[in-house]
Amino acid sequence: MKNKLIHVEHVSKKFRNEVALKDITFSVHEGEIFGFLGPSGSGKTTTIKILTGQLAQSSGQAFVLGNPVEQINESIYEQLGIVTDNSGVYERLSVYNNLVAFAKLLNVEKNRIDLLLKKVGLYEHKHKPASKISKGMKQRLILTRAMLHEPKVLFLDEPTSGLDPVTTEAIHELLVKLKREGTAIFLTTHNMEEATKLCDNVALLNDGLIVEHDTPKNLTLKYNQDKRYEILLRNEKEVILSHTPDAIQQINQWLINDEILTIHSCEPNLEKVFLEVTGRELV
Ligand SMILES: Nc1ncnc2c1ncn2[C@@H]1O[C@H](COP(=O)(O)OP(=O)(O)OP(=O)(O)O)[C@@H](O)[C@H]1O
Repeated sequence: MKNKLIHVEHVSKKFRNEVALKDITFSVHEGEIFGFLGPSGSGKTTTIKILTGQLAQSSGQAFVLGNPVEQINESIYEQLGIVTDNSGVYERLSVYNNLVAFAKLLNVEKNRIDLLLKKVGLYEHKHKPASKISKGMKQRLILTRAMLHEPKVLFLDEPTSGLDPVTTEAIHELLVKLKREGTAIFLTTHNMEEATKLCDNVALLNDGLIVEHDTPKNLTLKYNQDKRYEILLRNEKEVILSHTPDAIQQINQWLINDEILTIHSCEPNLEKVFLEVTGRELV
């Protein structure tokens, strides 16, 4: 059984007039990418803040690397990587020196810096001051810094929002590599395609409540009530058929006659699942 690197049990968080998290429970194991999905204001950042010791929960218990979050200290921080909106960089230092400063603190070999810079497409910008790089580049720099020391647990708040598809793909590759090496990755995203592709498990969060929690595949199958098939025939006709005895007979006949060019089942994507569970869009 893999180790639970994050464990959250019945955690609630109340701000003065508002309940931001309502009795949430989940775990993230080593080598797992866990997606925490919810619309704006649903409690994603609050959860990351609690798990990184920046905010105290009102009730319940949470553990990171086996330690209660109330006891997170420097030695635990060294095993975490955190990317959030307020992760800053040294504006006056170059991209490269930002990473050197961090590498020194955490005893990381310098040659890993160039390797990662190449991966995230920042290598040719390494001598630019951080104050002069674009927002997307800064985001990549922050992400690189969070991955530099191969943390055991990585918290990523919307890591690829606003990035181009090529960089997004490069970052996904890096995340999968870290996962294979055993890192537990806690990822918040609005991007359902990203979640489906990367996450082993996802929790859907609505108004501070986890309304679903499973693998992306199980969720899309669970909400695939009206089974349908999208078929392209040799005569270039496209048809969508529901899963009825008549339709199955028809499909069989087409298969026997070799009349089908393509056939796809039409499960809902995570976005549709979210809409069905909560009645609201994931924006
Ligand atoms: N410091 C605070 N004081 C009072 N209310 C807060 C505070 N921080 C968050 N909240 C409230 O808690 C709820 C959850 O906020 P949170 O930032 O966790 O949402 P989120 O899911 O991360 O949203 P987004 O996707 O927009 O970043 C919101 O209603 C927010 O207004």
